[in-house]
Amino acid sequence: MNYEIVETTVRGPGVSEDDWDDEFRGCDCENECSAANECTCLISKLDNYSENALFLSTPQLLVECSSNCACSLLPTSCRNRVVQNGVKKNIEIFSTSEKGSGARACEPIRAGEFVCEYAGECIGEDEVTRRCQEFKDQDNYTLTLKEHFGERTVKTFLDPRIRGNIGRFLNHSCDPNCEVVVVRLGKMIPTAGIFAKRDIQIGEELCYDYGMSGIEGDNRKLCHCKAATCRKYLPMSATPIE
Ligand SMILES: C[S@@+](CC[C@H](N)C(=O)[O-])C[C@H]1O[C@@H](n2cnc3c(N)ncnc32)[C@H](O)[C@@H]1O
Repeated sequence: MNYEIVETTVRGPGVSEDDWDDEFRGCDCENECSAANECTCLISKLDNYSENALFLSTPQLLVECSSNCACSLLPTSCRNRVVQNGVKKNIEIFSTSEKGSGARACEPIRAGEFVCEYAGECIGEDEVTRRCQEFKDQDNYTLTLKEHFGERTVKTFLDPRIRGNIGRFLNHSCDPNCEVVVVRLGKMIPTAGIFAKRDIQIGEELCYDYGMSGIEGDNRKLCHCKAATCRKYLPMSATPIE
């Protein structure tokens, strides 16, 4: 469990400074940033978050307001900042019986509440492949965000193995209580926010679905999520960058 703690995603090997620094323009809102007030950061013209910061599903890009926005001078009027405010819920790391370490709730979490970022290094394809070789007998931490823009699929790789936060301890479940949401914190390069999919009780393990498996067969790790709908194996991609 030797890793450096970072509060948010950082630029890692294989991601250029230019790509990393590419930012959205920012809004000119003088009043609350909301769809009703036509905040330009709300790309889909729908609110990303409710007035009490609950995630509302968004069909396109979820862009939070940033230091480029006029509202950064009036931060209390901006309700379009959740992931960037960091972890607010009390969650802890614990030892599970069959999945290594995990994370669990120390207080109730409501459906739609932000749990934590999946913070880590944003790395390039070659580095994903290299790390996969180097750490091949160990837990896998790389989260691949896949976004579809027309015919084009853009992948972003987040790896909290070396630098990360508590998000790296969330295990997989085939019937999860959390979900990963692709969020842009004013930058073109996305980050991953983990939100509660349903109400979560104190002591419940926090899990999300690692995704569909790219390969079939028995040559995969067994899933120990114990859900009634368990798919038996942990999702596994055909290649490290799938
Ligand atoms: C992102 S890490 C999660 C934290 C990890 N358990 C630890 O101790 O650091 C992913 C790894 O956890 C284990 N894991 C996660 N969910 C699991 C599950 N449902 N069943 C079995 N192992 C699981 C697998 O070894 C997987 O490669």
